[in-house]
Amino acid sequence: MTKVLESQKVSLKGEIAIPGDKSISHRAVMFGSIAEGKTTVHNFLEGEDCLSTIECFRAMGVEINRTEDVVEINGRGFNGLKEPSQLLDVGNSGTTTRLILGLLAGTDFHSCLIGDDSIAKRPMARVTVPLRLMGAKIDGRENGQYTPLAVRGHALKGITYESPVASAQIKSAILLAGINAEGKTTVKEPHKSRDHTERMLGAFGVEVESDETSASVEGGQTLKGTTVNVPGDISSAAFFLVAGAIVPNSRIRLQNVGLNPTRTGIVDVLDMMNVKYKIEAERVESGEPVGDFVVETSDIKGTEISGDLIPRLIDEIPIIALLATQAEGETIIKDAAELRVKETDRISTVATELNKLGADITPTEDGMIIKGGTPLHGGNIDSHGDHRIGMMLAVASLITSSKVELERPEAISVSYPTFFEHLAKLSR
Ligand SMILES: O=C(O)C1=C[C@@H](OP(=O)(O)O)[C@@H](O)[C@H](O)C1
Ligand SMILES: C=C(OP(=O)(O)O)C(=O)O
Repeated sequence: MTKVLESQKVSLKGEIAIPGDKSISHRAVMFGSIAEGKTTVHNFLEGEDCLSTIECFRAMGVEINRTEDVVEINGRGFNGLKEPSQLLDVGNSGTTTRLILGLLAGTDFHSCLIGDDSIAKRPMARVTVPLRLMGAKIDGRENGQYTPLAVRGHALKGITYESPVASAQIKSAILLAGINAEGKTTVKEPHKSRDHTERMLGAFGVEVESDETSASVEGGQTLKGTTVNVPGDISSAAFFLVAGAIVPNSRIRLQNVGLNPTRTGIVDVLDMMNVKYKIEAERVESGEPVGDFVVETSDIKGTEISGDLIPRLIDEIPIIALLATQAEGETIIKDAAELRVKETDRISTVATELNKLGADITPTEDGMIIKGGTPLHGGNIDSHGDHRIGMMLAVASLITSSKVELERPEAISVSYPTFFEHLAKLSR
């Protein structure tokens, strides 16, 4: 599919409610499925990735009912999961693949995970290696490095694992396996990654010990069903935060945005780059801080983004790169080699596609150097099947001098199915 995005010459005004957080929606379904009793999830993200998670648990016999953005899960406990008679299809979702592996490892049955062409290229040894240290029997392409992956459920024992990368998917897979293992499981990481697993396990009645760079659980704990109110996804809000800052004469309000400090690296960058914004109506919902953003057209400045800021904004780097093309001065992004193993190699896809529109981005091994102040022109560009690249390019089209043709815009439904509706609502 190709979507023609006319050079809009619009300003952005008005307000939208940001859809539910993808990381939290996945976890609510997973934890509800292994909990005892009913779990109700409000403001569930109806993105394709989260729907893949629902289908995987349905295939393991869990009753899950969905009416618009409310999901009800009738959990029968971890031992209530049944051996699936079909392949578990994770679609495009790395979070589904890695977190589910942690659960499947400790079952008493056989299961097989498969996903799309992008998932087949994403590294899985980062979870199969530590899970095997716990006793897991996992096999797969290239000795368990890539999907399809087959799991023969097995008794697990707790470990202390030092992860070489700051990754919430690695941490969560090990902690979820740890709940069903004998003894204590601890995960240490070089920088703190998002802590939704730790927070939500607490809400489901599991004791988790955590500090700046480690988290531990004792095995043998039971989850109890609960109610989860999913905050809006700051990673989705990021596209409109940048759109509001770069489109002339704009002022928009983004309601209900999650402000978990392990996710607010983008807010630090708004400050560093001189973006005019306010956070209002701050509150806490289901153990997660939430607020509304007001953002307006700004005189942006280049900056340097590196170190422990990276895991706090990893999914926002494509849209931050677009912001940097409109800044005064250069922006340097480093320590972000993880971008190379996302849905696409995001260092390469960001640079290739934005440079087609007139940006000046030099990819480096672990990031990029973005020359600011480059006006953008029209052209034919491609999401490469990556939702975040697709949305970043659609925001870029708001400031191009002529029309943009975007290939594979359908990828956007992975995390933000109402993205184009929201963009139309704000465009004046
Ligand atoms: O745990 C999660 O929900 C996620 C963790 C991050 O991945 P890594 O754990 O690979 O850094 C992030 O990029 C992904 O979109 C969602
Ligand atoms: C990397 C992402 O997700 P996942 O790892 O779940 O595919 C993302 O949403 O940008």
